[in-house]
Amino acid sequence: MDSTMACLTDWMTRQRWYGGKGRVPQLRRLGAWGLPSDTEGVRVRTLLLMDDAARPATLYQVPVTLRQSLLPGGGHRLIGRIDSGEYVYDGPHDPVYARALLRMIVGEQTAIPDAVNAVGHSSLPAARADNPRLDDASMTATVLSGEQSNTSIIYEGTGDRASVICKVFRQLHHGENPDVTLQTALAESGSPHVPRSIGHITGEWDDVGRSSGRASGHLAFAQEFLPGVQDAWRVALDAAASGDDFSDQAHDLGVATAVVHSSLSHLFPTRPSSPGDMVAVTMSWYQRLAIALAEVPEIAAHRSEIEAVFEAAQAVPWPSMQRIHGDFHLGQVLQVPGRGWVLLDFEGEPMRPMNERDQPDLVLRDIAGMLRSFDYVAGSTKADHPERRVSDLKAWSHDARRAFVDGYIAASGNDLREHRQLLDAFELDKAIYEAVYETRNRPTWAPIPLIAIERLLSRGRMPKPVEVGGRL
Ligand SMILES: Nc1ncnc2c1ncn2[C@@H]1O[C@H](COP(=O)(O)OP(=O)(O)O)[C@@H](O)[C@H]1O
Ligand SMILES: O=P(O)(O)O[C@H]1O[C@H](CO)[C@@H](O[C@H]2O[C@H](CO)[C@@H](O)[C@H](O)[C@H]2O)[C@H](O)[C@H]1O
Repeated sequence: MDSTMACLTDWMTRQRWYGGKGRVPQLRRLGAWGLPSDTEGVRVRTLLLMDDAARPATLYQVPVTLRQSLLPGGGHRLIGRIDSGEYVYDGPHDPVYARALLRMIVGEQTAIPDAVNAVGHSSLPAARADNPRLDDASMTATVLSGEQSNTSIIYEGTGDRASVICKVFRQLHHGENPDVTLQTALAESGSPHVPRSIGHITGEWDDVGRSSGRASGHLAFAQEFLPGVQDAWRVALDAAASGDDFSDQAHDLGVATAVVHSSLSHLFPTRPSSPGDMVAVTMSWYQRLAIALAEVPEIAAHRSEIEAVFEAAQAVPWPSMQRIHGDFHLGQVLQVPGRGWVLLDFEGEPMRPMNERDQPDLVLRDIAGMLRSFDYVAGSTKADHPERRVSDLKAWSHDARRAFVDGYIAASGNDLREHRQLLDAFELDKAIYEAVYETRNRPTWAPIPLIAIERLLSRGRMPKPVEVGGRL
């Protein structure tokens, strides 16, 4: 192993975006792409590293800078020192990388290839494609902190300079990333419910599993940054903690969700559900259940009951298929004054194969995701504020869930209550996904979906949270 790979192996296990928590990565370098640096003694490279220790093997995008001398103030972002004597830094935290990345998108540059090709694409009107106010060297670049699957850099300037957020996708997959295609199409159609698109990067790399020997996909996505706003998760947590009713906001969120679904149904193809669609969706439920059975011991006791819910859902008529958000929860929505709810992150669930995520799906998946999120607010509030009464939190979650569904039905005319069994199955499937997600990433949160699974099975109906073992 060369010295770069050696220092990355240890460092990657500590990164939030590394999917194989508790496992030592087995890294294989597929190639890299380089960008021109505006600073002497600093090289900018993005490595594509296959982790063969994962099942299935997972491809990661790892931007680094290689510096001949230390980055002032960058101590905690230093990954290591390699045989050439250069210091390797976590790219997004190095201003030289951040500037090069935005310049590539806005200027539609082609990267320096090393078995990987990468090209920038701007979504800005031609007259603004070389707008110096966007990639101006005086913009500050800050990496967004927190619980993200990807790494986002926020660029802020002074005066009338636009603020931009650029997301670097960490796990790469062959195929179009819906985060880019759906949000860009919605923004270009004039939807107020998504941020404006600035541009993106596409790439191509070796893939022996494909007949062409090459795979291609999106590497990064830049969009308008909405400063000083809160996401719905934070707004809802504050409301639940202080006992404030959230019904009006949840109702408006239901309306916004219906409007976005309607826009997506006009911008992308729709089709009636076919027997093949039913097989594909239910197979993915059983596959996720199999993963959960292997990774989350508590699920085993519920296996036959879970399968019964999935079977019941296959016996009822299915509504038509269309493009959806795919990983809808309160953390994916911003409350923007004067504009209402703005939806983000149309990437779909990061643990789901991309070839499933870029297909038409049932809107019920998004509804179920948001219903689960209201339950998460109640579960997390109980954990953070043990003094809050369980019955109050149950009522808070119940009211928010009902208002969200009512708002959706009012705006869409789609009576979700007619699809109750299917919606129950999607909610159960989402809770199973979450049990795996939390076990891998935030084990102390695993009880939230696990308790929900018990509740969904014991009641078979939602939205009616019940107390299990003194917790929500
Ligand atoms: N356009 C934006 N304006 C303001 N904040 C944003 C914007 N895009 C993302 N964010 C913030 O970044 C967080 C993570 O973004 P998201 O797209 O969900 O990333 P990930 O795919 O890594 O989960 C969001 O919850 C939100 O707080
Ligand atoms: O990283 P993403 O935003 O793409 O989504 C993943 O991480 C989410 C957690 O940050 C996870 O969502 C779960 O936790 C939320 C609270 O933090 C809660 O509101 C959601 O209902 C719950 O699913 C999401 O499932 C995962 O894909």
